[in-house]
Amino acid sequence: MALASRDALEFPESDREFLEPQLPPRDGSTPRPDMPFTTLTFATSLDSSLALSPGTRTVLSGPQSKAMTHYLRSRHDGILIGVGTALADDPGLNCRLTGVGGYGKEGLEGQPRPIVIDPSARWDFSDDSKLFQLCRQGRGLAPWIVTSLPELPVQKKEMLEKYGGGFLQLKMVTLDDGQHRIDWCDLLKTLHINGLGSVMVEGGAQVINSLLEPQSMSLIDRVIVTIAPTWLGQGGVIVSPARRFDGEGNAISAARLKNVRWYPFGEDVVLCGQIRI
Ligand SMILES: NC(=O)C1=CN([C@@H]2O[C@H](COP(=O)(O)OP(=O)(O)OC[C@H]3O[C@@H](n4cnc5c(N)ncnc54)[C@H](O)[C@@H]3O)[C@@H](O)[C@H]2O)C=CC1
Ligand SMILES: Nc1nc(O)c(N)c(N[C@@H]2O[C@H](COP(=O)(O)O)[C@@H](O)[C@H]2O)n1
Repeated sequence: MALASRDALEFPESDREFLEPQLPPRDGSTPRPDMPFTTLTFATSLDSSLALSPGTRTVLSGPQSKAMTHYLRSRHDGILIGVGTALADDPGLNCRLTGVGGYGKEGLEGQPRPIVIDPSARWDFSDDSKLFQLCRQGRGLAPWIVTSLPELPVQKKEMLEKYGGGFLQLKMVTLDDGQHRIDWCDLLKTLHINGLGSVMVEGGAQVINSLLEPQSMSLIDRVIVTIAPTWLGQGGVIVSPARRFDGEGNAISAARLKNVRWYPFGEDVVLCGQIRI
């Protein structure tokens, strides 16, 4: 039995019960046969900010809600971010709960597959990147990179393969401003074909705002948001999907939740719900 490390997190049994109805079913069944159970989850400030400024890593979750997020990581097969988050945070994207693989258990059981949407291969990862350090320590899986390029540069491809990661090439639309747009349905189906029965989308803002657009929001099975009691102030990285309008041209809310539950966690509150279609 591998020893749990001092940085391992605890998420008590008593806190797990309320989350159960929000999580991917343990029997592996999915709401749609060809797609993973998809959870949108992130931590936000009171002014809908994910971070103080683009390119900055900002701690919002307190210790209890952070442990909850790691529990979510243990209950999903994949954890998806955009390249903006990879560049800003150099994230670990593993699960650091006591009792999962690498933290008290042999193997990598309970570790999610990191997935990074990186249309033009901007993420300049190396052996020193946190994610690959964790792979070497047997504490996390190597990432899959989703790109629009037919091939990754050879060096990147070789390094990914060395650690057991890979890349998925998907068609993306290129907008006038040079930004890429993935087809979420296509992406989720591809992840499912590659063996993922559940995926949690963590962010950042561009990823979340695009997933919350009318054509893709119905693909979200659950929303689980940690709200921290702080205003980050202007200039932050904001979650705010594009405006929507009714038939008469009046603005309507972009998205709304139903079946809402609120749970206090330390100083934070965790909001769970489903998208009202
Ligand atoms: N508080 C929290 O829970 C979280 C905070 N963050 C923070 O968010 C910030 C990063 O957010 P953003 O700058 O918005 O970057 P992002 O992580 O959303 O990545 C943006 C990039 O991802 C790609 N991308 C995003 N959506 C796409 C789509 N629909 N189709 C194709 N490609 C797409 C594009 O290359 C785009 O430039 C960081 O500061 C990070 O710390 C990130 C995740 C969670
Ligand atoms: N739940 C949550 N709370 C916060 O306060 C955060 N800043 C984030 N950020 C997300 O978690 C990733 C970092 O993961 P590691 O701790 O490095 O494993 C970061 O990249 C964001 O996706 N999440």
